[in-house]
Amino acid sequence: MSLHVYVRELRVARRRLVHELRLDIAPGTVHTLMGESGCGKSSLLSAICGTAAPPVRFDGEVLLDGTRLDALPTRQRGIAILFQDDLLFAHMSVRENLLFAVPPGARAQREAVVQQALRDLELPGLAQADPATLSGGQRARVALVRALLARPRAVLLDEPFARLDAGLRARMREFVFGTIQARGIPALLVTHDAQDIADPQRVTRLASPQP
Ligand SMILES: Nc1ncnc2c1ncn2[C@@H]1O[C@H](COP(=O)(O)OP(=O)(O)OP(=O)(O)O)[C@@H](O)[C@H]1O
Repeated sequence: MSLHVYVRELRVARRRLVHELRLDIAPGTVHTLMGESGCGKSSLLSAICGTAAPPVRFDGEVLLDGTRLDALPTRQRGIAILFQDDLLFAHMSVRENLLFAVPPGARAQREAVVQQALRDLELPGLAQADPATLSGGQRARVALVRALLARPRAVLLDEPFARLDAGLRARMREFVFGTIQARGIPALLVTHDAQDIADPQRVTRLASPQP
């Protein structure tokens, strides 16, 4: 899958945030989106996955492997979006949260995918834990892996590593980038941390917001 985004204009109410921008993200690569706070990074991700609502207004095109998606509702786009403060289902254990995201199939196979994910998360013994008892960093890890388990066709990541300490951050980065590459899906990553840049050739900086 390759993701192509053309932004003719992205506005919030009367304010123009992004104008004449093109992003071409090849299969299995991570493109980094940077820029000052308030320049429109999160709004652009919402527009790409279809969750943007007034006063945010997107005029442009979103294509996956050449197919226009921008007129489709969010669910039909197959694009996963992960926000920094993504919530887990409070009434489900960590294991159930993960299982919920695994596409339909044989139960034993789905369980095996979840068990592997728990190992990848470095959260041994927390399968039955209530999300409310996890630390912010642990919750961020579960949400990150849950987004990938849903087998999306493209992934949008909004500061996914921000809550993690330096060592874990490096390992999660490696895991996420490795998964994206192995699955051949395009990813767009918003970050304020230059260390998160997967490839210096694939970075877009949005213009600073107008006062
Ligand atoms: N639903 C909304 N209603 C009103 N204003 C909004 C809405 N969504 C975004 N904005 C405004 O649009 C501008 C861009 O917001 P956005 O969250 O996209 O910026 P950002 O670049 O992701 O910032 P940050 O790095 O701080 O997360 C901000 O001024 C924000 O206040």
